[in-house]
Amino acid sequence: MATAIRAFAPAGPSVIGAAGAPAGPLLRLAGVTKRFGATLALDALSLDVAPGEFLALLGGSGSGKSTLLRIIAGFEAADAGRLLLQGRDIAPLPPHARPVSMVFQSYALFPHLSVFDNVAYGLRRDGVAKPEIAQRVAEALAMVGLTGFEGRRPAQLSGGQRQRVALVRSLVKRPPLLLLDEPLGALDASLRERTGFELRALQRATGAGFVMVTHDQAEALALADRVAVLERGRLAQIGPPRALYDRPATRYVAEFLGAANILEGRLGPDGAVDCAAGCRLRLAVPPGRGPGEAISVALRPERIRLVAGAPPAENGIAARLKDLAYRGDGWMAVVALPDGTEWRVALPSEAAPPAPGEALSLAWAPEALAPLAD
Ligand SMILES: Nc1ncnc2c1ncn2[C@@H]1O[C@H](COP(=O)(O)OP(=O)(O)OP(=O)(O)O)[C@@H](O)[C@H]1O
Repeated sequence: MATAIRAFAPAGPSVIGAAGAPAGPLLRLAGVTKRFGATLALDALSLDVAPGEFLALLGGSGSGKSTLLRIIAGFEAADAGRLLLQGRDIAPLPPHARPVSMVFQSYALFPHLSVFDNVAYGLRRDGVAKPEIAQRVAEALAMVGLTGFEGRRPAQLSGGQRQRVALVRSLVKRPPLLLLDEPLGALDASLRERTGFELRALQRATGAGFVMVTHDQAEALALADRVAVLERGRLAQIGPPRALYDRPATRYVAEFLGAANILEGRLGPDGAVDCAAGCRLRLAVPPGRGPGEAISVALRPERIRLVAGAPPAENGIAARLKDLAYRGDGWMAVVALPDGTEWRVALPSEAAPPAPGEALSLAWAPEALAPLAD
């Protein structure tokens, strides 16, 4: 499908990049708050989405992702805060009047309608002329490699094909903003990855802003321009995937985005950290942190390497291999430190793996240590 994706730039006065389009964010959420009884689902949440940006909303169950998406779509009203799309307050508008489309995890296709009629549905409702509908539906289906499938019903399609119909049905109206609720959630693992690439190609080709809810951290890191991590209705951190992965701000973000070893310690007078597990850390001390203060630091398994001989006195430690899991592209090792703490260490596949019980020397670079705020 990726090769089938052609330029499909949104057109019209309300559209990104169009002459006279307002500068500034595509979507601005300011202080958005939502309560369900005693539950504070969204706690004064603020964030911007840039035109044409792919933003992933990531967070644990109940962190407020779906509520946020539903508020943007208009299925739920916020108790407080502002919701601006291209500078315009959309909070008073009902869902169908917002220049926003939504793709549901269940796809929500009409089972009794053909592929053509499913995709044409919104255009017909908007009173678009017949020849233009025919042209735009044909163009949209070609974009996802589904030319020739016009007459089929959803039940006569594979899961991946249904997902593409749901996607182009939402994009055919050329909304500046598309909301996606776990769009790949119903697909199996191999189709998920392929469809993820296609989703991103489609996003680039259309120029629409995408806001995607996902549970899957790998998917968020792989697809999004920026990832917003939600924690109990608040924004824990937002930024490009690499920045979040390498420099998580908090323990929650570090542990949510893949495996992380968390090191606890106390800052010494020379700026080094004596860590509880028995190692000595040398790192760039964050501004505002002084000697004697407790500090925690995240260290990714891929940033640790095995070294020959004794471990270095700083940024290294002795360990013993407890367990090893093969992952295709390498091994994930579980190692025990002298005090019994367990760490994860990623070992490249080229290396001969150590044997369980073997003594190891570990080392890492100062930049691999990401100080956490909590
Ligand atoms: N209609 C509702 N009535 C009562 N409580 C609700 C309602 N919708 C959501 N909540 C609560 O608000 C909080 C946020 O829910 P939300 O569905 O937004 O989380 P989520 O991050 O999407 O979770 P999940 O990943 O499990 O779908 C949860 O505590 C949830 O129980």
